[in-house]
Amino acid sequence: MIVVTELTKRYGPTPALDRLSFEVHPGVVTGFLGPNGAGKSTALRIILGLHRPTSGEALIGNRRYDRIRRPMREVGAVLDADAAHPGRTAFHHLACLARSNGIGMARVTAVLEQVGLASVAHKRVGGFSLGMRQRLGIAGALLGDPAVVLLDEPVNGLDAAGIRWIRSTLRSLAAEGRTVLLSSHLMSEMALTVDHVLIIGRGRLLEETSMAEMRDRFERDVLVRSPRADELAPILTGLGASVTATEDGALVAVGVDAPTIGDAAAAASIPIHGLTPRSAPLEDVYLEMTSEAAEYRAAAERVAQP
Ligand SMILES: Nc1ncnc2c1ncn2[C@@H]1O[C@H](COP(=O)(O)OP(=O)(O)OP(=O)(O)O)[C@@H](O)[C@H]1O
Repeated sequence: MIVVTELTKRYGPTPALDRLSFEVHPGVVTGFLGPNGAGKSTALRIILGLHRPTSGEALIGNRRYDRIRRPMREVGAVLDADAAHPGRTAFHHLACLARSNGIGMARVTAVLEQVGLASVAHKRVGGFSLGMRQRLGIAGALLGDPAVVLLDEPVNGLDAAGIRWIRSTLRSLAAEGRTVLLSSHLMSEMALTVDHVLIIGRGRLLEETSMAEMRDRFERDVLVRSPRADELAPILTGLGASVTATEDGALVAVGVDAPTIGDAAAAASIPIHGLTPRSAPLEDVYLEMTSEAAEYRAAAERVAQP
């Protein structure tokens, strides 16, 4: 579990993190989402003891990172897919990491197998694709069999197969009871990958919710198809819905949910051929939530670079 409390980080006059607090729980995949410059990398770096906060604290399993005696055994992280030296082989890279952290060579073979790189274990990293380098980064993070896994933008630049692989890997890590946190600036990348989402902007927590709740909350309307739509429309209006008809004769109801529409139609013996709750695209919702933060950051950058 990760507990971040009132974390503030100042590099200059504008705080990169502004009293940011959140918790990341084991057993679910949590997304850390925010526009460029929101403070995601800064927060991850503080959690990993790479930066000192101006104030506040970040704890992993009740301890600050620098108090953990064998960090790789407690937390695995991928901050940069290109952390491995291109001249080394995948095996050599992981073996060096294992040796310097007191981890046995059996784990090197095991993680290479786990991430699907066993067949290229003795090839140089310089010849690896981005997807392979991401897999190698994840192998490194898993070397110490840690309870907490942190990944900064793991999906960035990957093809569909790579994204699918990351998704299923993160799901199984969470299913094993680990705490999994990954960052992204795109809701579209997160929507299918994470169970829970923390949305930040300008270094502050804007929203914390489950993906399911996020979808429910932004349910927009219900598309209703019925051969007796003209009879159904006034019934729905009577329930307080605002109803419009589409060109092909369907009804679009706002302000009433699908089960209520189904029950009302059944009570009036009106057949229903289709009942589709429709949500605002999550990407739009997210952009709206973070637009102020993104605009603010863009304006600050314009001032900084006239
Ligand atoms: N070492 C640093 N020195 C000065 N300013 C920094 C430093 N690191 C980050 N910042 C600033 O802090 C803010 C937050 O940056 P950060 O990289 O944490 O955001 P991010 O959410 O990870 O963004 P991105 O998606 O672009 O990686 C930005 O305004 C950035 O310019």
